[in-house]
Amino acid sequence: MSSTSRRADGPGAVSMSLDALLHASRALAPEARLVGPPGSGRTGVHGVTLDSGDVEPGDLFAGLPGKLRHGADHAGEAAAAGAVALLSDRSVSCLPTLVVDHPRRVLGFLAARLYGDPSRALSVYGVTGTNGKTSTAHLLAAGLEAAGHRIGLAGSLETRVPDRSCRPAVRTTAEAPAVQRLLARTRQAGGTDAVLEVSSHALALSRVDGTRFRVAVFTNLSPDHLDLHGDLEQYYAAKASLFTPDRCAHAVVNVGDPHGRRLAAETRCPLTTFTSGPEPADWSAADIHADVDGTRFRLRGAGVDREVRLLLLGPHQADNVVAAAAALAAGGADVAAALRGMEQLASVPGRLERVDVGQPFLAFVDFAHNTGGQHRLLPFLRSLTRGRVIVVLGATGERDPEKRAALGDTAARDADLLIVTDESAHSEDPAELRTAVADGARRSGQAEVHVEPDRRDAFSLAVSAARPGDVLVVAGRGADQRQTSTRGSRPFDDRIALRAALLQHAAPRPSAERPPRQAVLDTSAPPTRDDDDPRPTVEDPA
Ligand SMILES: CC(=O)N[C@H]1[C@@H](OP(=O)(O)OP(=O)(O)OC[C@H]2O[C@@H](n3ccc(=O)[nH]c3=O)[C@H](O)[C@@H]2O)O[C@H](CO)[C@@H](O)[C@@H]1O[C@H](C)C(=O)N[C@@H](C)C(=O)N[C@H](CCC(=O)O)C(=O)O
Ligand SMILES: Nc1ncnc2c1ncn2[C@@H]1O[C@H](COP(=O)(O)OP(=O)(O)OP(=O)(O)O)[C@@H](O)[C@H]1O
Repeated sequence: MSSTSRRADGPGAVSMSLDALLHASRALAPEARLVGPPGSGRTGVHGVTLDSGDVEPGDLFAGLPGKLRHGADHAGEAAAAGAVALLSDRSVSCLPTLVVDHPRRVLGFLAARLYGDPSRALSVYGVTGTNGKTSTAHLLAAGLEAAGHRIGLAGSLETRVPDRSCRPAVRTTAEAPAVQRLLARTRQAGGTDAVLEVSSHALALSRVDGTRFRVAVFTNLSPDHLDLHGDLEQYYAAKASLFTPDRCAHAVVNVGDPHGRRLAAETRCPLTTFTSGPEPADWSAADIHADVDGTRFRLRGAGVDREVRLLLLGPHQADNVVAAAAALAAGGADVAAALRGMEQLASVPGRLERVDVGQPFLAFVDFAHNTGGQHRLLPFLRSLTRGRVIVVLGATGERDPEKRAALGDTAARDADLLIVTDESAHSEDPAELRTAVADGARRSGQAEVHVEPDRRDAFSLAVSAARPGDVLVVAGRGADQRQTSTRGSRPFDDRIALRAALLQHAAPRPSAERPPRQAVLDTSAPPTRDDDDPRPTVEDPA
């Protein structure tokens, strides 16, 4: 491939003939056959993609059956863009085709071969679980870099290779060709390690097939993504599929989580356990103190017994640090140096990120978008105030209809005031999403519930309602950059919009002539706590 590659994550492929790819496919798919004119087997392949819009000359185009369409229907466009062959479950006349029954199951391995099996030349850390993947991955990255490693990183927030600027991620785990290209680029840039967030979608859709993990980490499991998996058992099975000896050399599992205990009992990989609870484990976090200035706890594990002081907020970050430390120990890294790097990590974007313009209450943006995340987030916020907990939330369209009411219900049980607003409804009717969340919230009968469709107005409403000493959180979107609905897609960063609302409605003003608040809710009641002391330090509430 040329150095003018359009792909932002660039070159790195080796050249293979179709015959060699056919041979490699048969190890996984004995039924594999090549359909095409005589001599097709000698065609040289230099790269692979599954998107006709991404084809570069010399590529193998994987035409996959999808939910909406069949990729093979785009083979003509792929050929016009320079694809030299098709991988699919059906043959086409315009390209020699490597025909297999389940092309996704072969794609990752072929991509790995085409990019030189990069995971075998790196220490690859994979992180899976419902919550904590991004935080743990960023802690691992900070730790590895502090210990002198050169790393690649791919997850929900960003993709990066050593010495190159970051790119925003498209999704948590990219499709297999992009995963292999990232690993190849990391290796090419002299990288030693890579950290990958591994979503359950990725496991169900074979996106990390062909990747050999030095260490795989399981954080926790709670209901999410059941639209894809069907039920919790299938969701667990997707996660557990990472922890097999053919995929990972070492499993690092949270035995403080019920599904983690099951996984620890079931995996056949060499195992390291961790917990922030009372269970016996190889690594543990104890005496967790979390407040608005940071999180400290006692970390104990192989050869380590020391206090950790994090800048990151929330007791759940202790779980993520102990996970990262256990993984680094399993991977042979210098844990002491890595911990110093983790302690310096100032924030993970959109994860309990504080927004402060001098207002007399605490305000945060967080990415809790399932009940598991809410169960860790909201008790912590409650611990920060003797005033009220105000939550702004919504539900994303085209995802998990069943979790919408549950999100409202859980938030209403732990909050005092809930403002339900729009997130990205995508093709769905935003009013139906709001109704589902608000109905769930009202069912619990606990918090005061308001519905404000416009997201900016919802922020203003929440800020206007906040009294000194309260805690306000905008939960569910974290650092997402866009809001998408049938009316289009607009840039929307919760952190910027919340700051604007705070500046408009709650920032201290130099003049005594502070304009009256545009209060839509009743803010006349006196604060329920001592304003001078809004943020007590508490024990881990989780
Ligand atoms: C459920 C899911 O993950 N679906 C993925 C799947 O879609 P699909 O099978 O329905 O594809 P399709 O649109 O019918 O198209 C079929 C094939 O034709 C190809 N095609 C299509 C059109 C065209 O012009 N040319 C072309 O080649 C497509 O690349 C695809 O290979 O294959 C597509 C091609 O790669 C993915 O883009 C798509 O991810 C969608 C966009 C998605 O949103 N996935 C999310 C839910 C996701 O993966 N999330 C996880 C977890 C997030 C979390 O933890 O919260 C993630 O890892 O990000
Ligand atoms: N270890 C943990 N246990 C429970 N909840 C957590 C944990 N870590 C983070 N959270 C909560 O989950 C939210 C998402 O965290 P993070 O982005 O690290 O997880 P994730 O698994 O990458 O999520 P996603 O897959 O949706 O990107 C956080 O904002 C926080 O509310």
